[in-house]
Amino acid sequence: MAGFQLRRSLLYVPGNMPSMLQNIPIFQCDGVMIDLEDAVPLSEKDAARSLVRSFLQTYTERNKEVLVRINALDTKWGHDDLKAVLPALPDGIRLPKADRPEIVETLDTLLTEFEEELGLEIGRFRILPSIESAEGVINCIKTARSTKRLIGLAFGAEDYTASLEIERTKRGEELFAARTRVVWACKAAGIQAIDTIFSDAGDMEGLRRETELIKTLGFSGKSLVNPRQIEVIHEVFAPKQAEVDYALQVVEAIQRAREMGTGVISLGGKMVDAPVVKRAVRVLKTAQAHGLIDIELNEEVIYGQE
Ligand SMILES: CC(=O)SCCNC(=O)CCNC(=O)[C@H](O)C(C)(C)COP(=O)(O)OP(=O)(O)OC[C@H]1O[C@@H](n2cnc3c(N)ncnc32)[C@H](O)[C@@H]1OP(=O)(O)O
Ligand SMILES: O=C([O-])CC(=O)C(=O)O
Ligand SMILES: [Mg+2]
Repeated sequence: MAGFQLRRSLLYVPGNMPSMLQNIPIFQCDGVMIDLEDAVPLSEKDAARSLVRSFLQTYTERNKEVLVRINALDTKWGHDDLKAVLPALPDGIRLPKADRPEIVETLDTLLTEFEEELGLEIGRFRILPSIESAEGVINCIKTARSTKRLIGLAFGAEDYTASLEIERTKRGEELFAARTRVVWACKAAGIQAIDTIFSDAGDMEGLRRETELIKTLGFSGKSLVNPRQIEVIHEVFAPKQAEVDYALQVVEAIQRAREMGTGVISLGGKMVDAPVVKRAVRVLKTAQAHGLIDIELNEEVIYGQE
């Protein structure tokens, strides 16, 4: 069964903080995003760039996905950020303020040039653009299809609410429409949707509620600001035993239905048909990616394809 890469937890680590960078290998998150943008004061932009490059050069036993958030390409730091960090081989670039698809296309072209220069496979460096303004949300459907390098789209609610001239609340009503549009853009393009940070690193219940909400909406994971947030995120994204058991029953039931020559069957009084089966397969793949089950699932048989 084809798997997929878990991206539940992508932790920002400020690029100007050696004590934080050095702990990257021991964090249990799925990925890190070493930040050269808003976590780094203007006076430290140059020093942080060198520090991040040196750190990446020593972090050779990579045990998680490593992205670097560069400064936007229309700032005076963006190009220098790329030049400094790409030879140290991050997996990809988190591109802030991706308001228009052309911004991502420009980065795509630059990455190709760097790959040619460094003798790397074209497409090696991935991109995770941040949708964090009204303009970004309006254009995200095209942005999600702007290059094959995309891991997904990330939503950035701090800058988004600033662009809307509103306050961000913990209930998040003000984010609902934008989050939904980002998820649509990603699902239609076959890429992952990554939700924004929850900035109150002391409020674990608030973090749990927000993570449950965004999981329901279709996000694959969240950006994080603090390592203490990782465990809660992973708990919320882990499929529950009851969900896995039900998914296994659905897959068995549909196979019985096919043997009987029908595409619909009742399971405990509830209808099981093709969309129910698709969702069950998704639960089983997720459980597999979490190491909760180890089974062979033949999707051709499950979906009844010839
Ligand atoms: C809107 C945006 O752009 S968000 C992205 C940019 N922002 C960031 O990257 C912020 C990163 N996070 C942080 O700076 C901090 O976690 C804060 C400010 C959110 C909270 O600060 P604190 O409450 O002081 O953190 P806390 O007390 O939990 O720190 C505990 C330990 O974890 C470390 N730590 C905290 N956050 C991080 C992190 N993101 N990465 C690595 N280590 C971290 C601290 O250095 C500290 O280590 P120590 O015990 O060895 O001294
Ligand atoms: O990626 C994030 O969630 C953090 C960020 O830059 C924003 O919210 O503006
Ligand atoms: Mg931002």
